[in-house]
Amino acid sequence: MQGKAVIGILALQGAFVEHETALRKISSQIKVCPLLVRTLDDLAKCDGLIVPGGESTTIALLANLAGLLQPLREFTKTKPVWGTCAGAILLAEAVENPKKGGQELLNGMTLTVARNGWGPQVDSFEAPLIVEGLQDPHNAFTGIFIRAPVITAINSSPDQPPMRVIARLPLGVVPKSASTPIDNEDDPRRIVAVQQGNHLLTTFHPELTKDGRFHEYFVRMCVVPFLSC
Ligand SMILES: NC(=O)CC[C@H](N)C(=O)O
Repeated sequence: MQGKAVIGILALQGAFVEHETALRKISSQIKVCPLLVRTLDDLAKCDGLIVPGGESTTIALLANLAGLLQPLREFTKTKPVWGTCAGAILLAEAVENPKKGGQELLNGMTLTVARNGWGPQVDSFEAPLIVEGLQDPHNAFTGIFIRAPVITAINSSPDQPPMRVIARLPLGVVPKSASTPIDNEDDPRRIVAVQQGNHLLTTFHPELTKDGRFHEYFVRMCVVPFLSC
């Protein structure tokens, strides 16, 4: 890569335009070129890929129809991929409660999620998150959770890079909609942002804020793989 990073955004359904807008606002020494990905040719141009929030079953269905599902899995094996919300579900290796008919996954990170883990749309909430590795890390990042998945297990895998938890929900703001109370510091449901090798997962929507620090973080991952490991 010579001073230019092509960051793809899977543009089949969901909040892909918001990611594109956020990437366009990044000022860095590297020229960031966002690319909406709908075809194999688009995917082949990307140095990294964002899988946006939306509806995970619909995104998987449309990817399958576009002949992109298997190529996306291959891409995920070697390239940086960031999944937000529905995209986080797709990036996981297992879903506890798939929709009837099943859920295709990209199998990029060794963790298990539960869809809609904090309840329906009306239980959407915001939480101040301290995120390790962001610029100005003591300045909380506003996590916006909309029918967000919950991480229910981090699965060990000796042949995969270590799982690095970079943000947890503060205990005080765990939503009332949690199926059982979260009073244990180590409850995996508190984990809301995690990096494993060149994969990044956020169960919330950084693209819906004006704060570009997560997009900068991912661009850094694409430019210098494993920089922040
Ligand atoms: N905001 C979102 O991306 C919601 C994700 C949605 N609940 C799903 O299962 O795909």
